[in-house]
Amino acid sequence: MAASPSSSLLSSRSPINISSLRWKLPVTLSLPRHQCRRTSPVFVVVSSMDAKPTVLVAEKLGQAGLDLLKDFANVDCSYNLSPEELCTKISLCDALIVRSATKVSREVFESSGGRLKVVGRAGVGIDNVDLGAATEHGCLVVNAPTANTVAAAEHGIALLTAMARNVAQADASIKAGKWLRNKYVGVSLVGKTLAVMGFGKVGTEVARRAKGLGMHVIAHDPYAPADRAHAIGVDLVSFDEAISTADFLSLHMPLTPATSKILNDENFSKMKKGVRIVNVARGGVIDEDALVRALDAGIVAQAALDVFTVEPPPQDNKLVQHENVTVTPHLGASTMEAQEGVAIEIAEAVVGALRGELASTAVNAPMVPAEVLTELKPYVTLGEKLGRLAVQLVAGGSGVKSVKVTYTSARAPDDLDTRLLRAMVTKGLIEPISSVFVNLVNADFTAKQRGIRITEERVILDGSPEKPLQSIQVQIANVESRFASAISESGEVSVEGKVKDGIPHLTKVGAFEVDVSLEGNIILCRQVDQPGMIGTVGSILGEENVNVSFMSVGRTASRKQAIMAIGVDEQPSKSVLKKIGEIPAVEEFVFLDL
Ligand SMILES: NC(=O)c1ccc[n+]([C@@H]2O[C@H](COP(=O)([O-])OP(=O)(O)OC[C@H]3O[C@@H](n4cnc5c(N)ncnc54)[C@H](O)[C@@H]3O)[C@@H](O)[C@H]2O)c1
Ligand SMILES: O=C(O)[C@H](O)COP(=O)(O)O
Repeated sequence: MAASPSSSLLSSRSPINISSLRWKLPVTLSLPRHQCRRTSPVFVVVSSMDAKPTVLVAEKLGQAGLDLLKDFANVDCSYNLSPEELCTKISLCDALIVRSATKVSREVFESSGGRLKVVGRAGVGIDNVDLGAATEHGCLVVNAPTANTVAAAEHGIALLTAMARNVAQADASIKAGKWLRNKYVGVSLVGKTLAVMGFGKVGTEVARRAKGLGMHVIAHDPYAPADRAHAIGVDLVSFDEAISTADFLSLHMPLTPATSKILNDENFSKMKKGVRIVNVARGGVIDEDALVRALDAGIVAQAALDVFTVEPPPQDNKLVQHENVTVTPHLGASTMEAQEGVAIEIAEAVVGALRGELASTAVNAPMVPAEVLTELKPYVTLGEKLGRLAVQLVAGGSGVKSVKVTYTSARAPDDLDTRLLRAMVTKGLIEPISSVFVNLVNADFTAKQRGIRITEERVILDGSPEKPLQSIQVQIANVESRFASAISESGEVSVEGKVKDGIPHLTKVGAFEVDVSLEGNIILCRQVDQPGMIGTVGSILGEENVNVSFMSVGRTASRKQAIMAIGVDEQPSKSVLKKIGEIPAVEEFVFLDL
């Protein structure tokens, strides 16, 4: 019997082969392999009647990225859409690519009717994307986190130096016919203390460059490792120490609820009088009204801002008009090089995600390395099928609330990533009983939303850790079963499986050992163990042309109770199932759709 291709978090029902993914309907993928960064599956592929998916590019993207997208998808470049226009268009799109100006709100996901599978943010900040709504809708969000780092850092340094030497103001005055050499005396950078607020990619590059300018650099970042800072001669300090000792502050943290308006009246009052501030992060990390007050009070001598709470800021914005403020229109990422890089980075991520690969820049899904995924492939299928079997064994009206997944393995707990397996078990549990599409992105959310508590247990076995797993067991507690024999001694509906020669097998139902490969569909019969049962059931199925792929009998003791598992390629008719039920030795039976 041929090995079943891996099952899928990609489309709601149909099996896929993870290593060579194809659309649900036969189409040819035209993306040259060399153009695609090899990553592992992300499980959000589109199932479409159209041969090519549609990607809406809602903001200007570099040509190299567009070319890459066009090799694979229908690309609709529609810039400056109103929120209403975006909501209307989105129902026709499988992926959306934006920069920072487009708000990808909950309404966008709701309007997509489930078709939108990937949002690509061509840049770093994802504060314009409603990540919660994306996750709820099973939509993967990917970003391009590295290609504009240097551009942003260089712009930060440009603003720092321009501000210190009044370059913008002096330029404007000379163009206005003035020659004001005394007015625009600046301040020196060398020997001054720069506090880098947010020591991530951009912050680190700013710090490196500022060291080159002879500045004393400190940094504040609650999550950055101190050794990374020390490696470039930067001390990590507390927030208060950073803001109170700095001559210059440069902001490089993301906009989150914790960083929103983090520079406010209270914190400005703790700063050195005459401090200078650069912001190439997000406008929202500064309380802009408080900054105006701090500028007017002379606490802040100057500010240089690339980003604003509202973009573009209103014409009469007091900061923009302030003579001690230098502004640029969110240009941090806007170099030719960065835009080409970002475009390629996001196009590859979006195409990869649409192909079903696990994007390495996924923002709202666990990232599972390719090698881990290859190894887990048959167990991923096993997990989903065990989930499907277990839930179908539950009697109607019981309500699945508590599920336990037990993994037995000789591997150390740190050496086995179970997030993918848990997601697949969840998919198997939920999809047969609902119309919800479950994937790696929304599995945990969907389970929680449906009130299903999924716990995991690891049983460490002696032996070779070469195989990632020995077995997976799925147990559903506090339910009745349609097949009483599926209830284990401890009272749960219980199924267990193993991977044998790369093929998932069902190895235990309730207390009964069985051994059937998990392909096609399964009929489980409990019967009085006696000769001739296999033949009797086989001939009933044969009469109706139902092909039997395997049969296996597990019994408690000779001539006592036995469970027969019969694999069938087709779904038997009701009358066939009735005939099986009428065999005198059959005590109970159930048909399970895999
Ligand atoms: N102006 C632009 O065009 C432009 C370009 C690129 C990046 N950005 C913005 O710059 C920021 C940094 O980008 P990045 O690529 O370095 O991101 P990053 O994720 O590499 O770094 C962000 C750092 O901020 C830290 N951080 C989180 N909360 C913090 C807090 N409360 N206080 C201090 N630090 C905190 C994180 O630990 C992380 O190290 C983002 O907001 C991004 O959107 C702007
Ligand atoms: O977060 C980012 O990557 C920058 O703010 C760049 O935004 P942009 O793509 O709108 O230039």
